[in-house]
Amino acid sequence: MTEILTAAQMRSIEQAAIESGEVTGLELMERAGRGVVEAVFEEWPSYRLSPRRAIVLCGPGNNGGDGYVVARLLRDLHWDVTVFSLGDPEKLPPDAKTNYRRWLALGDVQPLSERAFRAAGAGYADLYVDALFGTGMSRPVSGEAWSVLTHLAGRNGDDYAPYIVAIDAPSGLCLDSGRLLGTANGSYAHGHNRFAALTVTFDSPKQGQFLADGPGLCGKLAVKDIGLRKWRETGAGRAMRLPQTVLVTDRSVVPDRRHALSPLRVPVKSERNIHAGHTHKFSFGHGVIVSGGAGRTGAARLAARSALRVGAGLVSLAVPPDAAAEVAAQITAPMMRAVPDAGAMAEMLTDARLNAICIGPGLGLGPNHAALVETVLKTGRPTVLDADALSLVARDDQLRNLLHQNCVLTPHNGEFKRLFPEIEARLSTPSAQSFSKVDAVRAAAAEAGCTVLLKGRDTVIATPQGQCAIHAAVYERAAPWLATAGSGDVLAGLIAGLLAQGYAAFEAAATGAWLHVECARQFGPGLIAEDLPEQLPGVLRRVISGEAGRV
Ligand SMILES: NC(=O)C1=CN([C@@H]2O[C@H](COP(=O)(O)OP(=O)(O)OC[C@H]3O[C@@H](n4cnc5c(N)ncnc54)[C@H](OP(=O)(O)O)[C@@H]3O)[C@@H](O)[C@H]2O)[C@@H](O)CC1
Ligand SMILES: Nc1ncnc2c1ncn2[C@@H]1O[C@H](COP(=O)(O)OP(=O)(O)O)[C@@H](O)[C@H]1O
Ligand SMILES: [K+]
Repeated sequence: MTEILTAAQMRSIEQAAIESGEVTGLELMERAGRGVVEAVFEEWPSYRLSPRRAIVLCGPGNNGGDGYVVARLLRDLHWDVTVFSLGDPEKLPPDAKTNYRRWLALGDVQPLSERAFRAAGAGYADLYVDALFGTGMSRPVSGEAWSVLTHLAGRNGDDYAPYIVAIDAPSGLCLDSGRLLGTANGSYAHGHNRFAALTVTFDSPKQGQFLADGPGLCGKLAVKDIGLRKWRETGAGRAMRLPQTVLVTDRSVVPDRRHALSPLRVPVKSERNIHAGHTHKFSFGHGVIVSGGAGRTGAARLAARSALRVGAGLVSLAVPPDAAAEVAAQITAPMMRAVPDAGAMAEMLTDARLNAICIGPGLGLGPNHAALVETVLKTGRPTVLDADALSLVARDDQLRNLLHQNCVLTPHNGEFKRLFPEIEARLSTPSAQSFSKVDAVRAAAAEAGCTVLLKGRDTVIATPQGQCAIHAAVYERAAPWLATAGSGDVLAGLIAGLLAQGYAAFEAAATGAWLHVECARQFGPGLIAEDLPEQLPGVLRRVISGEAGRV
């Protein structure tokens, strides 16, 4: 399981390690610098073969300290290294100052300015090390740092990105929210979606490297161990730490005995389950997908097929009579039941074997649809609310009050804004820069009293208790072609299918998000929503054999 940290959590872990007396700040800084050099050689293997030229930009804090270590280590390898410093190096914090002094024995330091940077033959280096600001970045970048970063981001037409390694973050990126803090002049990388080729971070990934603009600006991400695991795992500094946020990765889905605390489980009809005595279709649950009327049934049909493919034993579509012919003509495996109104829905749900429900895709926004949502919520059964069901809940406090802990809300940004306008306002207010999507979804889940999954390239899932997971389709798991009409309906169906098999709400949402992207990756560009459920057999086969992620 990969924990993902805020900047404050990282600082508290580091502080606990240093206070324990088992490691010094200077040792940590040395390991960090070594980690960066190691990652550079892994990214650019040819740099190992012969010394090159590097320009290192060092900031006024410990991120700058890491930069001085990198400069020294490269010089030890006979590189030609030019170092610029922002601010007076004599005012650096102690460990950074020690490394500044060590560097001075090998070379000089020039004050950072755009003019000096360009005069130093800036265009002719093989590597640019951005060590200006990391976890301590506290306000928008301005002055000479802004000018140089803007230049590096390509304002003058140069393309530095393929040669930039950022330590912890492209400087100016908020490691909590993933936003690039802007200034009156705008953010320095405005209009650019890449700043560095590689970002090297320590111990664990940070939220901002997965949320919002972070992944694009970071380029690639390398996480280097600097020996802090013990303090992280024992919850050092917990007092100031929020509940854990985990990154949904292949490892959290594939069974792995070493990760007993993994929040996710292997789907579904594996031999293990069958040996455990689950041999009948009802052992895998019976999902109900509520369909919209004639001409709007496609969304529910997609969800139904996804729920079945992910392993629900049975799936029934609850269909208004006017749409029955349309649905019947287009389905085979899912069953269908005519449900004219809320009374008929209540009647259908008296069957206790119908153990998970999906309502909202293609539903409609009329009073009869609100009554259907009300009926479903009153059963207390595990339920995915998506699309129109979310809009209905957003405008009706009575419905909202019926939400319960077995519900999963799956809004996109627009639906989230309708449901949680105040939280969304904080998220989109530039002044609340460190208020992140993680904070927003946690707050939303607490307010709604159920699991909330806020969709996007960076999908965030949280429970009212504060449990949180980020599932980001970025870096090696990017799947931009998933942004296609109907793909949200598939996600809702996947989650419902997992709920039917007994997954808890949070597990179902996180596993559903992972499978959704895995299906998109397996298919590749050209994907349309119908293709997604058809990828599930291959994806599940790899999950069950423990080979997931090797697309
Ligand atoms: N944590 C760990 O485990 C380890 C951490 N390590 C490294 O330390 C880094 C964290 O170091 P850090 O705390 O000193 O913060 P850092 O990012 O250098 O910035 C603080 C300085 O920048 C200044 N400043 C901020 N924003 C500014 C702005 N916009 N414009 C101008 N100035 C601005 C700020 O000034 P102040 O806000 O105090 O006025 C302060 O002087 C971390 O990213 C990693 O690289 C590793 O060595 C070992 C393990
Ligand atoms: N760039 C992206 N990379 C990966 N997934 C994405 C990206 N953009 C959107 N998605 C996913 O695509 C789905 C779109 O769902 P939604 O907005 O409900 O659309 P629709 O209503 O058309 O189905 C969500 O699961 C979302 O997380
Ligand atoms: K940096």
